[in-house]
Amino acid sequence: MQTYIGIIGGSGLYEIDGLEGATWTTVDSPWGTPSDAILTGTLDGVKMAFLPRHGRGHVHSPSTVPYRANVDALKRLGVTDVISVSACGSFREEMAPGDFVIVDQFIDRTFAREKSFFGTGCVAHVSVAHPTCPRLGAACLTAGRDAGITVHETGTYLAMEGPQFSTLAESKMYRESWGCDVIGMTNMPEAKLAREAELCYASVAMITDYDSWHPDHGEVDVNEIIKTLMGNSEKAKGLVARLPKLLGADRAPCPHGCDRALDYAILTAPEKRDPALVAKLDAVAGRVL
Ligand SMILES: CSC[C@H]1O[C@H](OP(=O)(O)O)[C@H](O)[C@@H]1O
Ligand SMILES: Nc1ncnc2[nH]cnc12
Repeated sequence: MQTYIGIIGGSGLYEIDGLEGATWTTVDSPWGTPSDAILTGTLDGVKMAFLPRHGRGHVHSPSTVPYRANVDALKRLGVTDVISVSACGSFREEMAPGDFVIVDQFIDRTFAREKSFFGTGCVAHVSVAHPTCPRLGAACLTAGRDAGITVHETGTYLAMEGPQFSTLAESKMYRESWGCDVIGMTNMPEAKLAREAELCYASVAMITDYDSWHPDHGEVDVNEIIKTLMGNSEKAKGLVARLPKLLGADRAPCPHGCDRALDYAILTAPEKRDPALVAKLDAVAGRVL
């Protein structure tokens, strides 16, 4: 199988450079309109697709990002590996603004989003005990360090609904009681949907601020975030540019089973399945339906 890398760019990352044959491609999805057209092309002989999560010009708020359409559109294009790049606050002194973190766990506190492709008429339960792909995360770690970025190997991401930032009490609770390392508003349900779509998913957190807990930094504000974002997005481009060579064009099946997540997940008996829902699942679950 051929590798096809998909990048979902977060706040501050609305395009990537250097793709051969770069074209903004409109992808239709039965799950709605994706955040934007998708920039497709090749880099070092590997197919790549880039989707700005909030759309060019930052149109979608974290609650209204069309997560299902975005993941479906990438799967429909043929993407095999998704790297999410996101602006995040930090709960750790040593995870400083400008550093990157390879997120490997999440606590999902979002509540106003559609979280599954499945439902009445086709019920499925996938495991998200390990919500990110270790193989893809390791490639991101190497790519980031090769690009000269300070990258932390693991981290737990608190996904909040937003759009307001956390209260001081929440910030302290997430850090002190819940053991979270970073906070953002978008990686859930994105990671869960990627797993349902049998895509390897890695999350690169670009630290922009210390949220509100840090006694020497006061409370987070967008002005501070934007200043750090500019530098971070240039670093992210360096990381992304190194991925095709590291992953290679020929793709072995995921050793962690991300690309077979639906093998035993669907519970609804074939004769009881809703044909309309099954039709919408053609890209996400066509392999098993
Ligand atoms: C720019 S501040 C808050 C905003 O930034 C993050 O977006 P993304 O995860 O897409 O990089 C955060 O989650 C909020 O949506
Ligand atoms: N402190 C923070 N909280 C939530 N999302 C963020 N994105 C960047 N910084 C953030």
